[in-house]
Amino acid sequence: MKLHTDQLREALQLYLVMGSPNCAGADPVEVLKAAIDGGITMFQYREKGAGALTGAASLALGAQLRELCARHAIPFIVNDDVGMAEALEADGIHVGQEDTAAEEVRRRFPGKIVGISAHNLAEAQSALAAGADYLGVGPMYATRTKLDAREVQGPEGLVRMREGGIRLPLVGIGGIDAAGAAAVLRGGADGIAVVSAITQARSPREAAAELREIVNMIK
Ligand SMILES: Cc1ncc(COP(=O)(O)OP(=O)(O)O)c(N)n1
Ligand SMILES: Cc1ncsc1CCOP(=O)(O)O
Ligand SMILES: [Mg+2]
Repeated sequence: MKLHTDQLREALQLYLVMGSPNCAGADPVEVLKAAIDGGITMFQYREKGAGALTGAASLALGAQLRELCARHAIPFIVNDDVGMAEALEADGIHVGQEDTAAEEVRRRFPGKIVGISAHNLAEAQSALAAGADYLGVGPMYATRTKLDAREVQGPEGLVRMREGGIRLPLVGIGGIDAAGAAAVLRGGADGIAVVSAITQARSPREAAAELREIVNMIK
């Protein structure tokens, strides 16, 4: 499914990013089911970090998560790996500054959602020129999930992009939990992308529902 800009803004409202290393031993399929019950609006399969599955095992988990998203009409995005996105018939792909160039992604994966990470206004402008559909902006706050994350920019990073004329759908990412979500949305984000606030919660369903309530209050 390729979404129009307004549909994409809506889909980005509560964006779960996750792979098996984020689930603290719980079954990622069960974590995703609970998060969907709680009200997530978009999902990114990011099988990365210590203990991450590789090859056929990663693809097999991706296929289960993809199927679950399809059943609930949740857009399914693959992190980094264009081949996996093709194999899983994903709705899109998210690439960072060090990943496959957006132009190459578009060529290999036409008609799909392309998200690009941007850490400042200059990167946001180049991502826009390269044809991004949305930008992932962060880290908003300190994160323990991505060890090679760039310097924290806070919600002010979003404000700078909006003031610099970036109108593209934006999602904040990095260390966002129920306490920090509102500032990110008020800074100009269309949504929040979270990993640990949902996957490491005692109840991923309740954590997602609480974040969704905050989004609904502000959007
Ligand atoms: C929604 C969203 N925003 C940013 C990122 C980070 O992407 P990247 O900088 O390529 O880092 P990795 O996730 O690949 O480690 C993201 N994945 N999703
Ligand atoms: C993938 C990614 N990109 C920037 S920060 C981050 C990790 C966010 O994880 P958490 O929500 O647990 O801080
Ligand atoms: Mg990447």
